[in-house]
Amino acid sequence: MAATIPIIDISPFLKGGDAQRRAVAAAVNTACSEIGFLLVTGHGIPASLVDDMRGVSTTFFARPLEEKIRYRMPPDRYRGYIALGNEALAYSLDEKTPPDYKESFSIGPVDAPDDAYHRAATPANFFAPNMWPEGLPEFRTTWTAYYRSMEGLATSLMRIFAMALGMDEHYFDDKVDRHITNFSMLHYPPQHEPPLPGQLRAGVHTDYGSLTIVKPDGAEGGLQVRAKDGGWLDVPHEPDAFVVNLGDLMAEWTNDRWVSTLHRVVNPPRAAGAAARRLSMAFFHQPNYDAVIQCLPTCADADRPPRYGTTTSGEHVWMKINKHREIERSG
Ligand SMILES: O=C(O)CCC(=O)C(=O)O
Ligand SMILES: [Fe+2]
Repeated sequence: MAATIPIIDISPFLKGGDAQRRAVAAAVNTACSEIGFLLVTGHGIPASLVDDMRGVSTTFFARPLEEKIRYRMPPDRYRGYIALGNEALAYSLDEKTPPDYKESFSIGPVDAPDDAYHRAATPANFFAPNMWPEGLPEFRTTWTAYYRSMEGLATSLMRIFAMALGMDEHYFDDKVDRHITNFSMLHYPPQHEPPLPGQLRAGVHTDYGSLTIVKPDGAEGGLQVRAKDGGWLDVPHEPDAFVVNLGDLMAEWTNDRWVSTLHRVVNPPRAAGAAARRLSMAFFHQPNYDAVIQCLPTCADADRPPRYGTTTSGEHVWMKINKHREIERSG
């Protein structure tokens, strides 16, 4: 049977009784085991917030480059603007390709309290202040509201995951309550010239954290997922849904019972290239920097001993980010 990316309504988990909640968890378990991607509906996030995000972000990306690079991302943190040509996601898997054909703007946590954990010096400055474009006050308010709503959805999804894995529903709570999630708005501009050989909008990679919540638009040249048979599946565009995919830490936690699936963003067809653009928002949910990722007890037995060493969330994400930004230092 060909793999498909299922659509799962999570409202029975959020509002229903025990049997309904378990049915959602069972459907999520199947999706995470088979393909590592799902489309989530019934999430309660208003469409108007997504529309507002698109509006204000489109305004920012339309500004001249000289202005956008005032917010250029420094090397020691994941905050601000990355211009075309400075990232290659395939580098995160040690594949050398031309840079991804995209620009982006990223923020981190918006409500970090002032305490020892959040102030601690880390190589990646996980709680560095965000940068906000000047002269666009609605950018900050809208992005902050969106980030908070994604935090809520990610917390619910991690509870569904815990139940789906046969763990206590709250198992992940204290591993993600001081998370270091980066949120990026990804803008894939028109391709006036044909892309370079091997150049994609986003090269083949897996995500680095626990899960990613993506809100793509319906533009041509979109997200594709590598199925177990080696083929590439288009992620269907469902206007009401968020795309959710697993990251590396979930594969490690589950001892590969669940998959951190390879994916990429392909170029638009050549005939459309000069006009086609794409905007996608990605909330890269990343547990607390000191969360130790170790095989869950429900995911190992005598026939399937733990396959991974232990790592921390902070170490893993910063190692991967440095790889995908290497092209910026070399170019
Ligand atoms: O553009 C998208 O929809 C997702 C891109 C992606 O997979 C990523 O940046 O990790
Ligand atoms: Fe990704």
